[in-house]
Amino acid sequence: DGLPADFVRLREVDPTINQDMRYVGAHNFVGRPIDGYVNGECWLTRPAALALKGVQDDLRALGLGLIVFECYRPQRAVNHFVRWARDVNDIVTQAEFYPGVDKRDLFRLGYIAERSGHSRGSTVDVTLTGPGALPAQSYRPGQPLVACTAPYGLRFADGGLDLGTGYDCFDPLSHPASTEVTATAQANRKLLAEAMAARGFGGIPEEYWHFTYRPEPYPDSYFDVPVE
Ligand SMILES: C[C@@H](N)C(=O)N[C@H](C)C(=O)O
Ligand SMILES: [Zn+2]
Repeated sequence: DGLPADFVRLREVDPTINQDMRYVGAHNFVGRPIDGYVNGECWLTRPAALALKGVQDDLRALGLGLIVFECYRPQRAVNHFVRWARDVNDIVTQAEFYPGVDKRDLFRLGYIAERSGHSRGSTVDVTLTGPGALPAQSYRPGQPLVACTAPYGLRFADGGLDLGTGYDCFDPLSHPASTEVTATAQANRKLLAEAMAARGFGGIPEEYWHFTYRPEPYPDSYFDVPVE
């Protein structure tokens, strides 16, 4: 069976939202394509997609916009994360994605969930882009890794503005309330969180990029249909 009929492709609701779907490729904290992503399509419940379009419209009025990294996530992808985390000897991506945190603590500290809101279809990982953003680099497998906690001009450039750390940077510096990032990054985080909240999206204390739309159409369902 497929996803319920009220799941939509974000690009069909708003093609102006940039998409850089990280789990279909190798540039993510696992270092390889994740189970369940046949392609890099952003699927969301219709209410969440329409609300995200509203955020994009609001940001456009400020000369800004969104980049989406992750949307609906099949449970089999979450299971892949769990298997990866159990293999404590595989630390090939640590230098970029969790340079200051022990791999054994990533779930306990709230950076990855065994039952993820993403699997319910109304959760997104996003950042802000706009004038002044460094151009997006293209990722080459095997390229030297730079810590996601490094200054904006040194860490991997994803095309977004400076929000203090890179995407999926599992570190206390990624906590939205961190005062250890630059004033610019704190201001950009506030702008993103307020823009998302204005359209019904709430965040979490561990990751400035992770937001869930409420009321969720499927608050108790964890879907396991591949992303196609
Ligand atoms: C793995 C990261 N992108 C994320 O989404 N983390 C939250 C906590 C989740 O797994 O739901
Ligand atoms: Zn997330």
